[in-house]
Amino acid sequence: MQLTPLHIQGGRELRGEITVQGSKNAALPIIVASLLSSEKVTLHGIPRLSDVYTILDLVHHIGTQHQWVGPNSLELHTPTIIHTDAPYALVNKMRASFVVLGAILARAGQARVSMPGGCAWGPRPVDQHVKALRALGAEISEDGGNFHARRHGSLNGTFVFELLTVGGTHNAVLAAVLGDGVVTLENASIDTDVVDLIEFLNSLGADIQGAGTNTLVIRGVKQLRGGEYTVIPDRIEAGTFMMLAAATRSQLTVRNVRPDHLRAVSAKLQEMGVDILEAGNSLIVDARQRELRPVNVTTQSYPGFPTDVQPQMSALLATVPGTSVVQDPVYPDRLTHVAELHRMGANITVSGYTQVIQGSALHAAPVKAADLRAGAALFIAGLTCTGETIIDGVQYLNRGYENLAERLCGIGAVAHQTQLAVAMD
Ligand SMILES: CC(=O)N[C@H]1[C@@H](OP(=O)(O)OP(=O)(O)OC[C@H]2O[C@@H](n3ccc(=O)[nH]c3=O)[C@H](O)[C@@H]2O)O[C@H](CO)[C@@H](O)[C@@H]1O
Ligand SMILES: C=C(OP(=O)(O)O)C(=O)O
Repeated sequence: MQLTPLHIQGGRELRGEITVQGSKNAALPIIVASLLSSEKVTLHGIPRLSDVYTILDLVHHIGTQHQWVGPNSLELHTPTIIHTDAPYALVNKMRASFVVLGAILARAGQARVSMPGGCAWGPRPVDQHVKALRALGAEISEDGGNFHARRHGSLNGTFVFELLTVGGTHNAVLAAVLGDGVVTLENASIDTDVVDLIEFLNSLGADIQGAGTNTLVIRGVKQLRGGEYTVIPDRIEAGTFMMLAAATRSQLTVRNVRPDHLRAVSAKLQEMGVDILEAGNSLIVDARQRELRPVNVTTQSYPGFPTDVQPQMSALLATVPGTSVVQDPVYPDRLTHVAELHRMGANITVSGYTQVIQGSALHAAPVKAADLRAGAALFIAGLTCTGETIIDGVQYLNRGYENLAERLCGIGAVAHQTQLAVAMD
């Protein structure tokens, strides 16, 4: 697909309702998890994103047939594993693809998977994925940028993660589901996307205890059946739209959210003076005529403030008079938005993983997204200022936000993007 930049005319108050899609970062491992069953699996709430098309290409290579059976519903069927490898060309585009290592190993006993790609703001190691699988009995070797994994019998034993890792927990869970071993994972991630993967697997007959706690016990089962499952709403997309409402000093109703997944984001916005009203599965975010206050934000693993909303929060704080401090120890190099926000007049100084932000009005400028959430920061910034902001690097935005320009227009923004050729099925 050839993409043109996203054009934004900002400086308008936004209003109305915007509906959040299903979680990208839950959908991707769940699509991979469907490899563990030889029966049909139907998934609802699957966002139509380039990352989803990429993972579908990857599981297709491994042996999955898929068809869309609704706008966001997908039927997947993997009667047999055809290829046990995940080649570089299919894995390098995105981080989540690395969890095929655990899934192929579980179903086929061996796997060869290239090192992952994804948003590349700095090093993103996979040592914990590999250590976990080794500790549970898999043999893993590495050469030429590929990991070769093999198991003799079922995975068994206990592994204590050295740090909280979402993808590492996904990989170890997937690897341990089939067989007759018992695996205990300690210091496992309690991220919503981990809980959703486990709930999906259990709905197909897996036996995983402890979802949402730091200790997971996985008793292997002989096989998984087919089933139907709805993916949780995307808390990162919801957080992005909440930042957008605050930055444009607007009122937006953000629909299809799990308010309990957004406590840290809501609390920070409330500390700034934004009103947030919970109404069932919607959040009404009201920043109209508010003098917002600067705040300090530090990212943490869930349930802390998400690193995936850090660039958007930084864009918002760049518009709030006073001094704010944003720290991202989860991903210390996640700063590609800073130089682009400077083009729009933002006053941000960086030292290590700390941004010191002196807020003021921004101005429109041509900018370029170098990764997904940096792109989100830029469209938020662009919508705060009069004049036209042209955002290049739209392929990153398409990794995480479905029909972005159209949905922004639905809440009163002026945004357009011409897709020169669309080839996605
Ligand atoms: C596809 C997907 O779901 N991506 C999300 C996932 O990425 P991902 O699963 O890659 O992130 P992790 O939770 O694994 O990373 C958390 C921290 O652990 C470190 N680490 C991780 C694994 C490892 O083997 N060794 C290691 O040192 C990382 O460098 C990082 O500092 O969670 C991140 C943290 O919420 C999000 O920003 C990503 O959007
Ligand atoms: C960084 C992200 O994705 P990935 O881990 O796939 O790069 C994200 O969703 O913000």
